[in-house]
Amino acid sequence: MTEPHDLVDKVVAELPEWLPAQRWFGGKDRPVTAARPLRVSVLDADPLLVHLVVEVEQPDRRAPYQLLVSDRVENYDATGDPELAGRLLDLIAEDATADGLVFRHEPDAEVQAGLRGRPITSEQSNTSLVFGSQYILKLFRKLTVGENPDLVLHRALHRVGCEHIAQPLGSITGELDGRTTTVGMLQQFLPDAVDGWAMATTSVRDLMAEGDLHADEVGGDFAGEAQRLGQAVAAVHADLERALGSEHAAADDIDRTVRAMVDRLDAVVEAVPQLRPYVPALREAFEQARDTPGAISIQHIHGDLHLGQVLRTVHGWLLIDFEGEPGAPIAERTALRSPLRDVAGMLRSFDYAAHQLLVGQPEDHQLAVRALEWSRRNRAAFTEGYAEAAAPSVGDPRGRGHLLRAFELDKAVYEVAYEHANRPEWLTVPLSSIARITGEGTR
Ligand SMILES: Nc1ncnc2c1ncn2[C@@H]1O[C@H](COP(=O)(O)OP(=O)(O)O)[C@@H](O)[C@H]1O
Ligand SMILES: O=P(O)(O)O[C@H]1O[C@H](CO)[C@@H](O[C@H]2O[C@H](CO)[C@@H](O)[C@H](O)[C@H]2O)[C@H](O)[C@H]1O
Repeated sequence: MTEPHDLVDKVVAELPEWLPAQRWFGGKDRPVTAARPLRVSVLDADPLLVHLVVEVEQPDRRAPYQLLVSDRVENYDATGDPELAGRLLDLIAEDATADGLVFRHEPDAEVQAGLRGRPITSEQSNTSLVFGSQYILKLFRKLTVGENPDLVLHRALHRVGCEHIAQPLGSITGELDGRTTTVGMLQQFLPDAVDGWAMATTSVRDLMAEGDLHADEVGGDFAGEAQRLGQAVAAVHADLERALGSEHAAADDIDRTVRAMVDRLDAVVEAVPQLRPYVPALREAFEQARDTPGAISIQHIHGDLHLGQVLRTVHGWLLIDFEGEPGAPIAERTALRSPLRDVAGMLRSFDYAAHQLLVGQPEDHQLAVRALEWSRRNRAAFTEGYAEAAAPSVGDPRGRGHLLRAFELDKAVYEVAYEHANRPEWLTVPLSSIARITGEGTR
């Protein structure tokens, strides 16, 4: 029988090669230079199941990552083994504490044990395991010391009866740097859900397949859904405000926001020189955010809202994954911010959905026109829906043009960094949007 420390040694030795091959690994832009265990919890002895937090070192950064490993799995990653994954659910159902790792169900939830877990296969930053048709357990791969905002915001929204989230059902926590740290979140699984990205890109494909018809004439028109999605996002913002409050941004908050956008731009342009021609126009757009009339309300927001973070169920749209941008520092992700950032994130996503089908394709003017048409129609419908349901503190986004534009461009700069690190072939999507929005390229 393998001893836990022998398994840990073997796993850690393989990490520099193994980690960069994992979709969820957020540091693919640099080599892994070292890895060392920070905490080890033996969850089961036979078969051996070990929960491991490792510190991953890369040039100029280090971060804790979570692994679930077993000697009975070939590459040691136990998240792919249905029975071993099922142990995590059992431990949550039992409210167990195992070798320092604390498994709890939410006080108002009952969790059924004895189900096998299977990982979902979509592209993502974490690993999510689905149990039967009831539960989904997200294991946060890159750990944030302290409570994860995904869990904190889900709990707050559930408390005020928000209709647009999946119910939080449980958590897994452990000590890291002396603080209780969320490593997993169990939620209600919606088996009938389709994500917004799949629906939107299907609609774009329908439009592109039609030679003559316009976006409002083809069967797969998405504008009605986009409008309802706008209403759902506004309702979640109103619920977050109700649960956790809001403030008026002070002059130095706005200063800080502009400075942060400029700093991010400076950092990203270092890594991605293709962004350089747009720097003056981007800086100007960020500075113009100061010209927004009236008070700007700030509150807890989603922070990384896009079409892949919304699920269409038979009961309407749900928002998932309130973790914020995986690459951003935790202080920024948990800060009070303008809800218009989420609106901007979704507007970017409509642009992505419209243009991603053109990636790697030969130039086709007709298809490019179609993509723009789809994007404009659905962005307008989403904004309309948002305005219909917006809380008075936020109001109609269309009255906040400078701020919204700055947030959209800031998000596109983030996407440039994200695509550069994760999907270089997609880099043209945010770059061409920046060219279009700033007027520094073809429209
Ligand atoms: N409650 C849920 N019901 C059904 N599917 C879900 C649920 N939560 C997440 N998913 C699916 O899992 C995917 C990844 O979830 P997400 O929270 O976005 O993880 P990540 O942080 O890794 O991006 C989503 O795109 C969605 O397809
Ligand atoms: O879902 P995550 O929290 O892991 O978010 C990261 O990955 C997203 C891609 O999966 C990325 O989103 C970008 O690509 C989407 C299409 O795949 C598009 O809908 C988004 O608008 C675009 O930002 C997201 O930025 C990143 O944080």
